[in-house]
Amino acid sequence: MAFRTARNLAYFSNYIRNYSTNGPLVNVTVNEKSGFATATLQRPSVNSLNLELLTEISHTLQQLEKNKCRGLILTSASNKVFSAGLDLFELHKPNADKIKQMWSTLQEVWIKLYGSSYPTVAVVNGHAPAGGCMLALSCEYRVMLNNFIIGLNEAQIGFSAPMWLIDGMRNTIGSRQAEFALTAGTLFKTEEALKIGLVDEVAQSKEEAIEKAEKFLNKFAKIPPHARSMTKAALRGANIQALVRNKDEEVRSYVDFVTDSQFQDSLGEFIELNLKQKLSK
Ligand SMILES: CC/C=C\C/C=C\CCCC/C=C/C(=O)SCCNC(=O)CCNC(=O)[C@H](O)C(C)(C)COP(=O)(O)OP(=O)(O)OC[C@H]1O[C@@H](n2cnc3c(N)ncnc32)[C@H](O)[C@@H]1OP(=O)(O)O
Repeated sequence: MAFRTARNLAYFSNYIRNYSTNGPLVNVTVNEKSGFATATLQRPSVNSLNLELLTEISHTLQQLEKNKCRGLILTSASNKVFSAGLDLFELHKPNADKIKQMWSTLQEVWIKLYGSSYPTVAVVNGHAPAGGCMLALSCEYRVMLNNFIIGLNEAQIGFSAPMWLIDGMRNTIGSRQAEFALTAGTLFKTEEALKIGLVDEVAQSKEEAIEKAEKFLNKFAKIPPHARSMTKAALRGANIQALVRNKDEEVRSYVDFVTDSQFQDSLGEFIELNLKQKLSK
């Protein structure tokens, strides 16, 4: 088992430190006492998910799995935005090869995070629309700070969330609430998200949120890790397998969908209406 000896722990911590120096978009630190890793997203200014950030998240998750991480806290370096979701500027008039890779890496991130063997908590210390909500949903527990928004607003932008993300929402808040939320593309304020179970706890500060996250992770201290991860796999495996089977087909439909002129027009309108930065004409 990982971290059985101080030497193992020291090795892992050094390894992670070395790794984090190579990853400017995701900073990883390990609490040497608890063995919990904190991965902090730090792509300025809103952690929008472009290919580079998604690739780094995916590599981080792979390394944590390989090193038998004891628990992960996923959070943001920004005190306003957890993640603004997919980088909308990179979806506008895109290079087909790049968005193909982007979608495939997004699927990998979901598979690795939703299916991780170790326990995971999102400390949602800022807004989390769309892909930001996706990252939070793929964790096992969510602690959110007050006065932010979270939800899957894809319908408002002009598309449907993919099946695996719908599954994640349904498994978290139930079918009825998921149908209401997804068809309207609702973004929930923190307190509303707590009421429907989209987040598990509310905190007043990041420090308090980290404490709550660690308390959740500590619940598993006496549970044999293999029993915990087998149970998680039994609960989440069917959804993950469904995506694995359909991965390539979904990438093809996504690229067709995003490169279509109708989608490009509605994305252009969404950006002009909702984002401060505008498109260059
Ligand atoms: C088979 C499948 C086929 C088809 C399916 C197709 C697609 C399914 C995709 C499903 C999965 C995920 C989808 C997504 O993630 S889409 C992204 C949706 N994101 C949003 O709607 C968020 C938009 N942003 C906001 O609402 C606000 O910016 C936010 C996050 C609440 C923060 O607000 P605020 O603090 O006021 O900050 P600003 O608005 O001033 O923004 C600061 C800065 O960031 C830029 N920005 C914001 N969001 C994005 C983004 N998503 N991408 C790129 N850039 C973003 C913004 O323009 C500002 O830039 P500036 O240069 O002015 O600083």
